[in-house]
Amino acid sequence: MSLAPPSTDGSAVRKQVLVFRELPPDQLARLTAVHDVTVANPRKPDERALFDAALAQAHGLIGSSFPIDAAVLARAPRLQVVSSISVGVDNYALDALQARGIVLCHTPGVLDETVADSVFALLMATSRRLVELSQLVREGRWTHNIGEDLFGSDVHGKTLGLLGFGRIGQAVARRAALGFGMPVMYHARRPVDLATQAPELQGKAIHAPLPVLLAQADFVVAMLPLSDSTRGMVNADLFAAMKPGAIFINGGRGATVVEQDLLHALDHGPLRAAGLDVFATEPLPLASPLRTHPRVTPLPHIGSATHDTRHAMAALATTNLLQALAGERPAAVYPPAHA
Ligand SMILES: NC(=O)C1=CN([C@@H]2O[C@H](COP(=O)(O)OP(=O)(O)OC[C@H]3O[C@@H](n4cnc5c(N)ncnc54)[C@H](O)[C@@H]3O)[C@@H](O)[C@H]2O)C=CC1
Ligand SMILES: O=C(O)C(=O)CO
Repeated sequence: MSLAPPSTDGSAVRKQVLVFRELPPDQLARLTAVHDVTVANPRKPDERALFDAALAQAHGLIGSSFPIDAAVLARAPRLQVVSSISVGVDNYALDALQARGIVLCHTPGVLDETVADSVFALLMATSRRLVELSQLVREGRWTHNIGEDLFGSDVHGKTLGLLGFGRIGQAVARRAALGFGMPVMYHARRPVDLATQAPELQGKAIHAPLPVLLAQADFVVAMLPLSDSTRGMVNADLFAAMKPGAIFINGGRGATVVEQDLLHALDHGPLRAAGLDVFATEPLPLASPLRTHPRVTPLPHIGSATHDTRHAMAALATTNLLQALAGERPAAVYPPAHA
């Protein structure tokens, strides 16, 4: 990792910072107090030229939801640090960053509980058919008591299968196990030592072989990062191994799922329903069948989208950037030192 050297005479060195997604005013003020800042969103056609010009000078980038790929990096010869306002790092050319010694920072931890709330909201909405039944009321179709054809399925006491058991997966597991009495099974790269990392889940969550998890889970929740090893991981084979009537929730990244296979599992079994916060292409194309499928509850990638949490993410990303540009080790570097 190459970090900027501290100034030898003790004075702060102003650097060039490019903000490529809006920052809250208080966080922007922290940056402008110390550095020369350009705000330009490359997704906005009228800001693209400003973005390109600032990129050529930038020592630091901060933002989210825009791919900082090898071609973008090639146009940033002075770059020292990229600070993402997200925990997911799939928008960044990791190899190119590493090859150039550019520090990558992200925002783990501060969004866990909010994202887990969102995932649980999807789980509740799909199982109890909340969106569909609310629509029935709004459209004046509540003219008599609903019949069995519109009943939902229980959540409490049912088995949760988690694909991914990291910070957010564990926050989902706490809600399920401690709040809803749900047995939890998880699949991850390696078992988690619950005694030291999540003692409240001891005896309540188990690391299970994937076929066992898929065969037993009433709810399968994917909370996976997108990487070479997870792209397309949730495919026809996995859907076919799920329990008849299972509900699938994706709160991680859309491209970890083969969407055609998901549609097939909805239309031909075994899935009863799906709740999706993320999609392979975002925003979800109008032509996608997932947008209108009657048993899909789609959301526009809102996992962390509360005022409090988005502010906390922006603050952590700003701190990361300031620390890295000052030659210090940032609070949250990717990959973390222990990885
Ligand atoms: N919908 C939304 O708004 C949000 C989505 N996310 C997504 O959620 C992801 C997870 O976030 P965290 O829990 O903080 O990450 P984390 O790094 O703490 O946990 C990741 C988990 O996935 C597992 N995993 C990774 N590769 C795997 C593989 N090939 N097979 C099986 N398991 C594998 C790891 O073992 C770990 O249990 C983020 O990378 C991001 O993509 C994060 C925040 C908000
Ligand atoms: O942080 C992330 O990775 C998101 O998807 C948005 O919070």
